[in-house]
Amino acid sequence: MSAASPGAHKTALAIDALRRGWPVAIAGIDGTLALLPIETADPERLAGFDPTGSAPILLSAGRAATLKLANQRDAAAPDAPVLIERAPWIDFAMATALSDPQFDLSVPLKGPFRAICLAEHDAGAAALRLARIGGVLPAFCAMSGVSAAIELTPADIDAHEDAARLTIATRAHLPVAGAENAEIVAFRTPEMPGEHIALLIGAPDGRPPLVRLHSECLTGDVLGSLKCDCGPQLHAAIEAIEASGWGIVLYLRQEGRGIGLINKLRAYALQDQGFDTVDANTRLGFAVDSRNFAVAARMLDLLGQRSVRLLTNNPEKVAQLEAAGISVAERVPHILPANPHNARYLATKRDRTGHQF
Ligand SMILES: Nc1nc2c(ncn2[C@@H]2O[C@H](COP(=O)(O)OP(=O)(O)OP(=O)(O)O)[C@@H](O)[C@H]2O)c(=O)[nH]1
Ligand SMILES: [Zn+2]
Repeated sequence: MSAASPGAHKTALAIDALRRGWPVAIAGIDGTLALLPIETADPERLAGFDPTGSAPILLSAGRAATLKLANQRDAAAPDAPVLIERAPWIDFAMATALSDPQFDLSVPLKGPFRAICLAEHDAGAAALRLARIGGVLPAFCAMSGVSAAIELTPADIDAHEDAARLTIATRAHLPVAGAENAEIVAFRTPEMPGEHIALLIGAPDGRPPLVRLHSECLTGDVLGSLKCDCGPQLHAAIEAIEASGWGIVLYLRQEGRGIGLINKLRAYALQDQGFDTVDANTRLGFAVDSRNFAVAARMLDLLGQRSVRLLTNNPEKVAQLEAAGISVAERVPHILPANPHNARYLATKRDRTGHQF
């Protein structure tokens, strides 16, 4: 077990609060913001949080650009969160329409909206990060200089996300289809809700292991979704590792490239409207890829592997592992045949996210 961390503990409480629609306060270097998550709140809670109805709405820069408020972003910090002035007609329903792109086509946003200066950049950016980690929409009603029952700092979120706090919880023999001689190893921190998993296949033979970093994809891994290539990539990785003699699949709980299942499914709904995977994430207010592969480096370290052959088409995985001190002796391409449902997704990976095909 890794040592208790008061900061990680507070962050876990804050994530729980966001999911229940309770306010949190974040104290950054340039001030404190009390924040009510729009997605999980309701009109009564909003009125209780902000009785005068004057607290502005905090959105990400990407969401602001989608709402055509890009010209109101801070030119010196175009990726900084945006604060929308709370005009009298921005009630809970309008705040929801500002937050949730599923309403973009059905709710004409009347405006005019006015962005106001966000003094508490540090707290605002941390709030958007916390929303992503908690799997809720990155949009809040925000009040300056006010506290809340749960108060945390950006450093507390760093502590929660610190890969160094990961430890091995247990391990067991696990024969799987495609690799009968396999062992499963489970990792966690005291606060994290999901467990990362390593599947060790075959026996070490002195060469760097063939390694696959697989990010969780419930739709692809479990349901056999044809919209992506995750399921076939997972099974092909097990087969390739078995054939190579030995190696490791790291199954990382980074559903939806780190935005969580519900937000990924929201992105799918936007893809149904014609947006690609990149634009769908931006319209939701998230980065295109929120994953941090330092967690994979930590897992390899705990397994005693400092040099790997990496099965991937994604140069970012190579770069992040190297940056975290794992040597990538070779990148091994991991390309599976396209189907009619995922051809555009794969083309977007090639054309917009730097994957090598
Ligand atoms: N947000 C979002 N996530 C997606 C989407 N499609 C798949 N994912 C997630 O993407 C992750 C898989 O990552 P990919 O980008 O497909 O592949 P990669 O792992 O980066 O690269 P390779 O190693 O080359 O396969 C999983 O967590 C999936 O849940 C999508 O449309 N939107
Ligand atoms: Zn997938």
